Amino acid sequence: MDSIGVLITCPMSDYLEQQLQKRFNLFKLWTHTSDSDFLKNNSNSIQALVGNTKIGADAELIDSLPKLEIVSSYSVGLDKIDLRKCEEKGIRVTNTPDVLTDDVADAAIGLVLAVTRRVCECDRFVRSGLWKKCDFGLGTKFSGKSVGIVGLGRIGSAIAKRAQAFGCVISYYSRSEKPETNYKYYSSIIDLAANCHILFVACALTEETHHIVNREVIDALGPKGILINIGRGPHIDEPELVSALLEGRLGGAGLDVFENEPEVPEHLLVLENVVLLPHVGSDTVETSEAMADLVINNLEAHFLKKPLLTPVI
Ligand SMILES: O=CC(=O)O
Repeated sequence: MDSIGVLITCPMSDYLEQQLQKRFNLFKLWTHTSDSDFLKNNSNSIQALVGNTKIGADAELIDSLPKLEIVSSYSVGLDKIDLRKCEEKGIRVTNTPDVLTDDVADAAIGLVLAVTRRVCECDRFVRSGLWKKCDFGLGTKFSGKSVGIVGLGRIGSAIAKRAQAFGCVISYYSRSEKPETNYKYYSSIIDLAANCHILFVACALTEETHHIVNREVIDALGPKGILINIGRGPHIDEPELVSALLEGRLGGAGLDVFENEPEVPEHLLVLENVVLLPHVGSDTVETSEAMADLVINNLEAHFLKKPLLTPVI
């Protein structure tokens, strides 16, 4: 397979690059000073593309690669891939579901504990020496709280399972009710938000879920409510979130994702009731290797004309 040209769009994992390099003719887009010159000279050699949550495969990139057969995404989310364009052109698409579910759900629980028990604030308090001068104060209990989950797919279900172990009462919003669960279903996200303390956003980003958490949802969650987002930044209307936090209309937030990553609204940087992560939900050594293996196994299956492991298209 070493004559097959594979283009990787940006740095993702050293292991992935090494393994791709061993098997294919690997092109690294970011190592070339001009994308357009690179594509002019090499577009006919590229049959596969590996993208991620930062740089996927937009219509322009897809159109510039006439021999492209497959996009294998190093992510579960597909919002950075123009799926319509791929479908139109008969380009196969794969992603990395399942292998990252536990890590993302763990990160969601980590965020809610960090916000409710004020873990980062506590850490700053000890490091600054303030503990020698006064007591820290109280946090908020997480165990037993009512939890609402937006999107009860693989990750949403894994969050529910974990929250259940904390004695939380689970309810959810999704496009349709899931007959296989006993969790309470709300057909309106506003009703869900009004009836829970903690709202987790865990759905895929699509045109329908863009800004699914808007001012009305935030106000329904209320001044004691906590919003956790491990989905995508654009699920939340970020300026509305910031003003709700500044005005005390929302109790707190734990965010792994932002609307314009890596930009984070400045107001969030100074709020104590907010915990911010740099989009690392699935970033563990174990999972990044499993994701890389899945990317490679999908590429190999495609070029050996075998069934894809995790096909999207
Ligand atoms: O955000 C992470 C992913 O989509 O894999």
